[in-house]
Amino acid sequence: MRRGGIGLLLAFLVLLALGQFAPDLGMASFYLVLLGSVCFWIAQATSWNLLSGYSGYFSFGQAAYVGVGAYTTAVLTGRHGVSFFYTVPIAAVLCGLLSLGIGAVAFRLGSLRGEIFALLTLAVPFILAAFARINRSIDGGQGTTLPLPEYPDALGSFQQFQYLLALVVAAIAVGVAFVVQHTRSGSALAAIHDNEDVAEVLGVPTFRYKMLAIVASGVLGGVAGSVYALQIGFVTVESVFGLTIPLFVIVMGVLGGRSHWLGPVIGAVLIVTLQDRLSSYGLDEWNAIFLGAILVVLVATAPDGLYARIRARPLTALVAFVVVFGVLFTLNVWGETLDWIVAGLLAAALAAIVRGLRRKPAPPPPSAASPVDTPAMPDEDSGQPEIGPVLVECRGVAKYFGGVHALEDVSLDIRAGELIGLVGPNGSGKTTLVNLLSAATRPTKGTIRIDGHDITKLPPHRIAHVGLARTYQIPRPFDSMTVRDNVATAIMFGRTPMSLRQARPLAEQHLATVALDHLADVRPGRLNLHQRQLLEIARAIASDPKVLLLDEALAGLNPAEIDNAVRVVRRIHRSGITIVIVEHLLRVLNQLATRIVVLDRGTCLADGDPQTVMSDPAVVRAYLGKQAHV
Ligand SMILES: Nc1ncnc2c1ncn2[C@@H]1O[C@H](COP(=O)(O)OP(=O)(O)OP(=O)(O)O)[C@@H](O)[C@H]1O
Repeated sequence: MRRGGIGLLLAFLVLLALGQFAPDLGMASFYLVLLGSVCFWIAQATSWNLLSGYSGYFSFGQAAYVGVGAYTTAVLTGRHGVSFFYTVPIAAVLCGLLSLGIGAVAFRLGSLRGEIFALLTLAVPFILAAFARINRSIDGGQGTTLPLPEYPDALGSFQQFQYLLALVVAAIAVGVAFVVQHTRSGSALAAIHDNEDVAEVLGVPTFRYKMLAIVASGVLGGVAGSVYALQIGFVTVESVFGLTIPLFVIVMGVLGGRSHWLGPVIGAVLIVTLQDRLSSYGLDEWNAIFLGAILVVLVATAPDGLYARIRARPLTALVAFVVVFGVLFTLNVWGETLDWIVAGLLAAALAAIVRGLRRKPAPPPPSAASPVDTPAMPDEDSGQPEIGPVLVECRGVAKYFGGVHALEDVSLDIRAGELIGLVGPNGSGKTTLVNLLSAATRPTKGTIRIDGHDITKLPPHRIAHVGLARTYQIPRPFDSMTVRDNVATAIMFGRTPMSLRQARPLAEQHLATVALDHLADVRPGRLNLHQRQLLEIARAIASDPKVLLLDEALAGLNPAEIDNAVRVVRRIHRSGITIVIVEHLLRVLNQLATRIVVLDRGTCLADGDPQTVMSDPAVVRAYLGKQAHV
């Protein structure tokens, strides 16, 4: 983080000096205008990326912030004589409130996701544009002109002043994106991006982080819009509320890469300079065609964006830039300096992508059918934990899905130190009970208490903090993170909050518990089923739970893998964690469980020690006789 921060600061200082000394360097004012435009788009693309790139909530509403910011400044300065410098914070507050409203509706009322969220955000600038057009005190269809603002002489010419403003706003936006990415917020947003429900269950307060991202995005977009009004001098509804703004920021984000703060910067620099060059050759009409073609090629060849490719082979990209720029500069038979720079940038991008396509294929993922690749785990010597007081208390719990009574009047106590096998035929309600305990769904009737807390109205992330963790029948890792960061994220948002830097070494310890530490640096996509299930378990215990719910964690494993998983579960239990395991394999439950609870058609059929339950005639009739796999 420190190196990136210093680089960012240096780049800002160099660009600042460039603006201040532009006349002394003989730099044409045209270059300052172009740089100012690059800065505006960097700020907008970064603002968009804070929400849409980091959290995956794809927004088409960036124009709402640009429009509100631009009109705030245009109307207040042009019609009411307010100083430009006062209008910028007002624009920030208005856009902050607007984004707060959008977030409250989308995230609180409906928890709208995917295309519905995109449509909602698309509608907002349409409404605001219509409002501005019909309202004479804002625009009335005439457009609004800005007077030249007064500013200190030390800031140089008007072009220098504009450039300085745009640079500062871009630097603030990039600085915010940098800080967000390198703190807990970045990990939370990445987890939301990969799997929001799992993030919430692991203790991430997803609503809070989404609101943070949308408000940061709105405020930055509005401030940049306010400065943009000054750049264009005459604000019209089409220029600020039009579809060009969202389309451009999306293309810039996708082109550069959405998961890193530098992605939108790269995208904005490439697209704005390329556009400028096309315009200078009278090819304005070709702009959209070129941009569209570039986007199609990039989405097909480098969907993770240019930044990831350049980062993987920075030397290749640098050599391509230097060679192409150097040859054009030396020969000087075509174009001017800016053409050569843009040609060099395109060559660098191309080289990074082409080399990326030709790179050696990653070694095949370890096969699920292969013998256990995970080192076998030693059995723990320590004995069974003591049975303690009641930790989980279900009273008269029922869950109905329309006419389906998945659970009916289930009352159950789970004591500290127990390892309970939850069994029952298919459809008997086992997963529903696990979902109720982890607040993935709410009971229709009854109460559930964990460690004395009534959890029936608590959000899932609070339940993680109360001390309950779960795994999923089909593993649901965070695919964009390494195995280590999957576990580290659970630690960061678990019962003892901490930073990513503090959490990473602890994550290694949890991975060692399930013998997965040798795969800490790989992405979950390269793990086989057994390893993915072990990762689920490591991530669940990382949140430091008192109670762990394992939902068919052994499903689909071969006998050697099952034996390994049994050792893992036993080791976790002996470390003092209370476990409820949903499992069809009675041989496994015989080895592990201290108590067995049998569900049948949503009700509790039997509950007791394994021998007594297994020999209960009702259980044999309802379950063992039909479906047990021993
Ligand atoms: N979201 C839902 N909507 C409608 N019905 C549901 C829903 N979830 C579960 N059910 C129904 O509730 C009943 C219990 O399902 P549940 O998945 O809890 O059973 P299970 O014991 O875990 O089964 P399995 O062993 O097959 O996983 C089933 O009849 C199922 O069809």
